[in-house]
Amino acid sequence: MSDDVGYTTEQLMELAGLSVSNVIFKEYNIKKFKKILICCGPGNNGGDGLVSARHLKEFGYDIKIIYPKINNKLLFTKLLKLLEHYQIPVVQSITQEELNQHDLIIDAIFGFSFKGEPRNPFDELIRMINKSNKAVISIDVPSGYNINIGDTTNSLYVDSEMNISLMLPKEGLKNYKKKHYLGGRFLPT
Ligand SMILES: NC(=O)C1=CN([C@@H]2O[C@H](COP(=O)(O)OP(=O)(O)OC[C@H]3O[C@@H](n4cnc5c(N)ncnc54)[C@H](OP(=O)(O)O)[C@@H]3O)[C@@H](O)[C@H]2O)[C@@H](O)CC1
Ligand SMILES: [K+]
Repeated sequence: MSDDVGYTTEQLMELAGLSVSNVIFKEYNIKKFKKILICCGPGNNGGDGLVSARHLKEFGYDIKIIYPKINNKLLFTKLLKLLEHYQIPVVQSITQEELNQHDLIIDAIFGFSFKGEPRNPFDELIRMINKSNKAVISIDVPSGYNINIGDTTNSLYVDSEMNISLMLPKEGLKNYKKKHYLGGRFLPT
């Protein structure tokens, strides 16, 4: 999709992460929601989370990343290197107690390429997020949602209070009733 108009994935991901960060800054007062945990999956949705981390840190939030399955493509290696410079901690596992210490959780686990039911270790992470009783927001789609038909087929998905769709809301969010932003309208229509 991006290649058709001349954008690179890297450029779109940067715009996506910045859009997400702008929405969070607007919606979640930094004094009340200082500590943010970003949960990143193995694909580009996780990449959006890695980018958001930098921008949110620039806005003044304290950021930690949980990234259980590292993507070895160059794009992700570069994003992780940047995070080192920003001194943003990246861990590969987390306990419920550690997760609960955050004020806001960002779900960047799966986006539009998710299929089936969430597999290990993401199933457990999603359960922990849902158990936390913290504010949770999803990037592009609540992870675990069936992207075409919504949450009706999966028993396990991130029960977030807000979704930030990127570029276009996906079909599966047609009946989404919670707070819903459209971020990153970065392709000409
Ligand atoms: N192109 C664009 O316009 C832009 C797209 N952007 C962003 O990219 C997102 C789409 O990214 P994406 O295509 O990389 O896939 P994504 O949804 O992150 O996940 C795929 C990964 O999940 C895994 N996986 C799948 N099912 C699984 C399961 N049941 N249980 C466990 N794992 C499972 C799968 O692993 P595999 O099945 O291959 O082993 C693969 O590694 C999109 O939603 C938006 O946020 C923006 O960055 C900028 C502009
Ligand atoms: K997501």
